[in-house]
Amino acid sequence: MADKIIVLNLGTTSFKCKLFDFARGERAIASCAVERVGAAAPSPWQFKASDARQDGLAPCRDHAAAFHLCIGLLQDHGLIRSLDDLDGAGFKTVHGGPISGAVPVDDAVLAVLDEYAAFAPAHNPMYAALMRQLRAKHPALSQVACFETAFHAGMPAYRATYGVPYAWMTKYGVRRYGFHGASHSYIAAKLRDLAPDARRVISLHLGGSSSLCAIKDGKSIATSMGATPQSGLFQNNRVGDFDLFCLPRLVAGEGSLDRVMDILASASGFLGLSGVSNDLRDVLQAADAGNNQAALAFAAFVDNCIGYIGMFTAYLQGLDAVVFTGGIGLNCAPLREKICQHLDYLGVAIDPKLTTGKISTTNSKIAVWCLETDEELMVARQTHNVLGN
Ligand SMILES: Nc1ncnc2c1ncn2[C@@H]1O[C@H](COP(=O)(O)OP(=O)(O)O)[C@@H](O)[C@H]1O
Ligand SMILES: CC(=O)OP(=O)(O)O
Ligand SMILES: [Mg+2]
Repeated sequence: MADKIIVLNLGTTSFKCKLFDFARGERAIASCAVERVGAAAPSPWQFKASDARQDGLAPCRDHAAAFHLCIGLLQDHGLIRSLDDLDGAGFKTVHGGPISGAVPVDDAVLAVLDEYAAFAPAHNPMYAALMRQLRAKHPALSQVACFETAFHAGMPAYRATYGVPYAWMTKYGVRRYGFHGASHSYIAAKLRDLAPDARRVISLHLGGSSSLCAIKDGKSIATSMGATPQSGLFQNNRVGDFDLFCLPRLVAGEGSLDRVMDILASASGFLGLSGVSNDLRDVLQAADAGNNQAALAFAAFVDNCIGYIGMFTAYLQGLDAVVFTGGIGLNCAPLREKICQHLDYLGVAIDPKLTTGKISTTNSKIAVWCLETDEELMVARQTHNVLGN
């Protein structure tokens, strides 16, 4: 039996890892989360196990440093001696082009991560680097890549296409894939337990990267991210939806296409618009202190969410429930309030005193939930299955 599994979730602003022992059930036996990875200041981290909880600050300029910090904490607490003690490592991988779902990591998977790095520059390279590093140091550790695009694979073909030459779909893989599948599928399943009558659901996974998903009867029928996770809503430092015909003028002004692409992929989103930070907490603090650019960034993000909710309500032909999750969705009450105030036209009303679970009032026509996601559990289950259990 391959029961001891570590799950590695390399988020654009965070690093999360959970340790599972399926012989003892599906509950993670330990978790470690590092925030603000890549920031100049030390990153806050939190470690939890059944009998321990510890918080701290550590320099984590990249995901490799965050990974070492978490492995060190698991060792300090006596939960692992080495990664060689484990049966498998599951990765919450992002863009596998034609490969989706959970597959053992082999040369073909590493090659596809490299091939699609241009589509997911903030994600694929760091996953491929960690997989290669673990392969070299722990060759006996089975690695499984869980590509999140699988959850959206059933969306109608007409919703997954762009108005481009048809041949580009097969030649270059240009179509809507959608991401955050681990989170949206967890929310879909959780809501089926909590509210089985809610057949038409919009899940807002808002965090370092953000996407919305329209879920009908537990399945994704639409999502805001497209061919790449730079699309849909704008992200912490990445562009979101954008008018491509600005490019020639931008290239002329900034000097090269590489430079423009780099700015769109790392100095845009909340960071570029606000001029303050890629972290919404800092943006809101600046807005409260009177920074107009920061206030505009927040208002634009809220407005984007409202627009997608309207579009997805049309796709779903009505709406039974809205779920907020992800670092922003779960923790940012002002954002939930602004969005829900606007949804008054649908009969949405939330109780501002409520911050977790069902946050709508009893007379709200649509239920609104604020739920913690568990992407690592979804990846752990898939990894456990792939490893032959
Ligand atoms: N109280 C809060 N208000 C606004 N944003 C918050 C709050 N707490 C956390 N966040 C945001 O959540 C983000 C992290 O969310 P997470 O889903 O873990 O992202 P990722 O997986 O992309 O790294 C951070 O960028 C931070 O800005
Ligand atoms: C697309 C995705 O998974 O983004 P993030 O890792 O930032 O949550
Ligand atoms: Mg994430």
